[in-house]
Amino acid sequence: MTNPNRCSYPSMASSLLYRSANPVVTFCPFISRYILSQSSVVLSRYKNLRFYSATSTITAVQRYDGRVRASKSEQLRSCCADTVVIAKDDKYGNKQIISVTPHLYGYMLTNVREPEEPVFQILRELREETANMRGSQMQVSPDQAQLLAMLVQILGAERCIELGVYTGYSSLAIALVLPESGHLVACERDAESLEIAKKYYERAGVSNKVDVKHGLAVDTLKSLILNEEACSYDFAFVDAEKRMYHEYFELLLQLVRVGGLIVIDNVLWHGKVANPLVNDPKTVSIRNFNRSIMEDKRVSISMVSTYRRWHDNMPQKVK
Ligand SMILES: C[S@@+](CC[C@H](N)C(=O)[O-])C[C@H]1O[C@@H](n2cnc3c(N)ncnc32)[C@H](O)[C@@H]1O
Repeated sequence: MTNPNRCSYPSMASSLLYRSANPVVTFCPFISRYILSQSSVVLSRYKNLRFYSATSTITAVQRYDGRVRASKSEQLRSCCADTVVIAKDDKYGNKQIISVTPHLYGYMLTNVREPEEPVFQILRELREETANMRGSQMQVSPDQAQLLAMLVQILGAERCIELGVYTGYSSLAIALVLPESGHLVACERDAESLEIAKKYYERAGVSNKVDVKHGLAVDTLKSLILNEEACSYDFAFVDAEKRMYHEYFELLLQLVRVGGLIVIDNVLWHGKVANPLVNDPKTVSIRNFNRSIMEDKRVSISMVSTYRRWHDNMPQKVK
């Protein structure tokens, strides 16, 4: 299983990503398969290319960051003949920041392919089945799932790990784009939600690619290492216990090959990390984790803001 060579030098994937990602395409109608919905910059000064993701909005950061000027005005923008998008513009120094309002987010969701492509309709069905379940707000949003799937494709990933499966939305999105030989280790401690996830892997015809691990994510990662699977994974998505991020990260650094990607969810934690008045254990833990990653010379990092409050706002927009 383990290929020691994979640990010793940067892979082609890392340099390709570096070259094409500086900055990454925001929206490019000419590249039909690979469209990034958020801009990001990937620095590749180091051997390991790691990707570092956030899911809160820039708006939240602005609110708490003293350096940001107050909101200037609400602007009404007509972006095409029959679509009106209201964007709330703010300034950060001389840079303009466009916050993602529900209207703008609704527009973004119209650019998610979940409803159109038959292979992805199963994702919509899963989302709809779990919409009223306890914890459904934890599910990644359709645009985030699309981004994850695309990163897996860009990387040419075959071996992936997900920590925090819930009912399987993000893992299903990943499994659907893995090749037939692909392998996704899906870690979740809650047996009940895992049953739903398994049902959908089955229905989508991807259960042969998904290795479900019921239990604590840390235990699974340690057992993979003991099983001599170090450096054999291409991609990891972390969406489990927030206070364990540092430990997950250290274990994943052993499991993911050089040039692989580790995507970590919720690093802005609803904007709380930027508010010095918020010091609950999860916020402090994520804040400390962000700081340590920033100083960690073993990895290249990029913090990306993606919007996720779609559950409350407009699920009907993606139907
Ligand atoms: C944010 S949800 C994951 C959402 C999922 N990625 C999706 O898109 O549907 C977090 C999940 O992590 C699980 N979890 C929390 N702590 C965990 C741990 N220590 N080990 C394994 N799973 C854990 C929770 O039970 C929950 O289902």
